[in-house]
Amino acid sequence: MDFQTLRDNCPTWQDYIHHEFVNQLATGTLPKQSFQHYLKQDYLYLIHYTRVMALSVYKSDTLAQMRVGQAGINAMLDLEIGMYLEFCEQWDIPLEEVENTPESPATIAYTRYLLDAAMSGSLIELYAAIAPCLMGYGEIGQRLKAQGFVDNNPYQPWIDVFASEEFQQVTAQNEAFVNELFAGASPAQQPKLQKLFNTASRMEVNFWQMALDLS
Ligand SMILES: Cc1ncc(C[n+]2csc(CCO)c2C)c(N)n1
Repeated sequence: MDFQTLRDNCPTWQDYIHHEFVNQLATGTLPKQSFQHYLKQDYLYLIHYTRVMALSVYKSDTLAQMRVGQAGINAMLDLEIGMYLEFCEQWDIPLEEVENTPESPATIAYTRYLLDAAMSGSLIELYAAIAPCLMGYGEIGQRLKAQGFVDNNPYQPWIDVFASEEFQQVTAQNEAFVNELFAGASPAQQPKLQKLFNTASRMEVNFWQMALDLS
């Protein structure tokens, strides 16, 4: 079992990577309110994602696995969440509004699904659930770069983060790590891993849709 197999057998992977939100982001035609809604909800998402990373340390069998979780927690708390707060500021969302934003149903569904997978399952199951999150944005960044950027896109700074060489390297490292883990899965475990991956991928589609619909 590896990431590529899970991806290729996931019925909603293409809907996630090629979602209308992503297409409008790439052409710069996305309404500002949709991007603002996305930023606020993603800030909330990243906080729960950090809690999932903390559970990955708890579920680890080796120090090496614990350190991967530790690095994930550090990256979220020292960099990623701060970067989202900076985007919020640049997109005219006052900090008070970010911090007081109620969670959308799609955010609750996705984050609590990940937390349940993390709490009730093994480390392999936890990573099967977060693999669409871990690898999907890298694929989106790569895709947008390959198709060529448009001029004067207000969303270019966000795109640049995920299309950057640095982020592509992090994604490749993440893929190598999950593949090492998934290689230890028994054939009997595979349907469960695919189910976790498919559900999380479906939740990613709903997350983009939430931002488009302002729901
Ligand atoms: C809904 C949603 N899904 C995935 C990501 C991307 N992402 C979140 S944490 C993380 C690992 C550290 O970079 C990555 C790639 C996001 N921001 N929001």
